[in-house]
Amino acid sequence: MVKSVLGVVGGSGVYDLPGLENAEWVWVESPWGDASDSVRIGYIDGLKTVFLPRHGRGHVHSPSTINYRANIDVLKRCGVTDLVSVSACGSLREDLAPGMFVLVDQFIDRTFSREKSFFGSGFVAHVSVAAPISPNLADSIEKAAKAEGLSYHRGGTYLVMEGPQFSSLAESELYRSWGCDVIGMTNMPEAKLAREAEICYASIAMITDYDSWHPDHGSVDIKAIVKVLHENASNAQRLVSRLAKDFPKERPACPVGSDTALDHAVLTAPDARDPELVSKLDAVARRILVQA
Ligand SMILES: CSC[C@H]1O[C@H](OP(=O)(O)O)[C@H](O)[C@@H]1O
Ligand SMILES: Nc1ncnc2[nH]cnc12
Repeated sequence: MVKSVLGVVGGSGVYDLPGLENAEWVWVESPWGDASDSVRIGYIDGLKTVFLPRHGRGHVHSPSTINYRANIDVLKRCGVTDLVSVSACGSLREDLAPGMFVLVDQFIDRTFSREKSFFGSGFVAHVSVAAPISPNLADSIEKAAKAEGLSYHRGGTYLVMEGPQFSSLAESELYRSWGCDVIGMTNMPEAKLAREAEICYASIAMITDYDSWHPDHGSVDIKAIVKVLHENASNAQRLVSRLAKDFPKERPACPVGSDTALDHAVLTAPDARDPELVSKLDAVARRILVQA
């Protein structure tokens, strides 16, 4: 069994997590640079919970300039075992209407201007992201959504675009033809890095708009998005609070191997490893480095 620590990355419109007891904002140093902000660490019904606003308080970091490696490293340093993302997303499907929550289970990563791995020359490692979402964590989110009476849909593919501009009509239609369900700018490389750091990951897509394909809605309008965000931020916070309240203090191993992703992933021989990179991996790869 794994002793659980819940992490929450709040996306656009979600800059705090009310209901955290004995909470404080704590700045955590990372060898990967500065995280988006301090983390807010507290307890919900006895469960240690760590909140990080993805864009920083005041929304200062854009999707392309967020230091995803530092964010995941800092959450790992805080002991997070299970990480939930809350993300504003556009809908690529008529039946996924603004206001709904979609528990995505797949991603297509179309980002091209971000650091996507903790590993590299001197410490080469390859993890699988065939199943990027931890199903048990998604089950817990679904239970919480039901308990709170929220409108949600289980499953879906999230197309991660670079941004910050929204898609052209042709791009939006292309993504629909690929069978994608929602579109956003932030869940990659976040989900890949969480897997490298052996943290279970699940994402709640909060639908804020129909992407530009929709004939009755025209171009994506940031004013309309912000309005839906304001109307739904409290629902998202309610969902996360319920999740934390009902989350097991100890949980079984992740069925898709998130907790042990590094077991056979590292190819670089111990004597060929770059000591500088190894020292930066002290949190992310701690489990396998202490075994060695
Ligand atoms: C507010 S519209 C665009 C912005 O919102 C989403 O970010 P997040 O996933 O952090 O909620 C989207 O990906 C864009 O970054
Ligand atoms: N339509 C959209 N495209 C990309 N990111 C989004 N975030 C919210 N709505 C979006």
